Amino acid sequence: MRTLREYEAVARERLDPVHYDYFAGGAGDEVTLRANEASLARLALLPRILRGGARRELGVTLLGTGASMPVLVAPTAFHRLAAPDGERATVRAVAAADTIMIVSMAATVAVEDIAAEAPDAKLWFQLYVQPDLAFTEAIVRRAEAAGCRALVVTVDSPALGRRERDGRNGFHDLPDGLYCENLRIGDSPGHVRQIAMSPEISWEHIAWLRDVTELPIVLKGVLRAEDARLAAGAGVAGLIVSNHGGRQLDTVPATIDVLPEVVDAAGGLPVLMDGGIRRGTDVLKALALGASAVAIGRPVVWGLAAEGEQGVKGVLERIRDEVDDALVQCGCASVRDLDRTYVRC
Ligand SMILES: Cc1cc2nc3c(=O)[nH]c(=O)nc-3n(C[C@H](O)[C@H](O)[C@H](O)COP(=O)(O)O)c2cc1C
Ligand SMILES: CCCCCCC(=O)C(=O)O
Repeated sequence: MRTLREYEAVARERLDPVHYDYFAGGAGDEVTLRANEASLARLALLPRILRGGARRELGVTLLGTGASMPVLVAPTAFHRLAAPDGERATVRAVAAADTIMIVSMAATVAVEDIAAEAPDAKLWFQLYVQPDLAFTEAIVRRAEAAGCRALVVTVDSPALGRRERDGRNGFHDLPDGLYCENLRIGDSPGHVRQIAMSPEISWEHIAWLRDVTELPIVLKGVLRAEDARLAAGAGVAGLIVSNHGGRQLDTVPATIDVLPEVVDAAGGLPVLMDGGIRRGTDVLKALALGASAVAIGRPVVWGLAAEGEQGVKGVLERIRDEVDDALVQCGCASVRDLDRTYVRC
């Protein structure tokens, strides 16, 4: 397979159609799901010429964590629906690629087991703050003890998005034998339906979290400048411009379209972006518009479903290669050379 899209085609053949729909689908009419890719494709890159330089530097450092390329693995739930060893296969591939895996709170392998599978892996942990703060704190402690280096708090989910494919398919829970292992308490297994996506979560919870943990806090799901300003004032360490891959509120803008205004309002905080990144050229566009790095969600799942660990490695190496190629074609020696002049809207 030569492109990230080719992995999706193979994954689709291998997955149970109900699970394919869960991974691929968006909310409502899937307007935002389509817009993420379409808006990236509409932007043009403007290369420089005659710049010299034989090698490119792709590495970035984010909140003190180095990554060999500006492409992270976004948190996605339920990897064991895609491959028997699920997140264990993913983390082995991510460690080999030397990038950062943001472990989903809804992972089907426990964060401790993910960390043990690849002791060199660089892990951040994604959290849905739960109204039960003692339960939330217990999950944070597990992530800390497993060696996660940042807490990515998803803030775009006051309620679950209207996933109509899942409704039609009757997909509301994991099959027998699969659990949300980060929700396990003692001997009681963790169930998806335990995850509260609560409209009660507020800035006060972010302040509470800052008291509870020393880990840097990254807010995932920021789409507006005023929220970026509030986040900077609330002492968070970074932001992810994200619309949850079009799975939450349908018809919100494509992430690339709001990235510049969020970057401008973020007061120098690192701003990452996800949503629709499928090509190295997409990565360059996001970096040029001010992202410190991007994250990919579905392509990792497609790699996992297509070829397990090798598939995730394939996805990560292909996008690395495309980023390198796009940089050389743009006349850049480093991802740091990119700025807004490289993109024509
Ligand atoms: C199948 C699937 C599961 C996801 N699970 C989570 C999750 O557990 N937590 C979270 O914050 N975001 C989750 N997301 C959103 C991703 O982190 C990310 O924002 C999105 O996938 C990026 O878009 P892309 O898939 O086009 O790359 C999920 C997305 C998908 C497709
Ligand atoms: C079926 C509910 C799963 C919620 C957690 C995973 C997630 O965020 C997603 O987008 O799916």
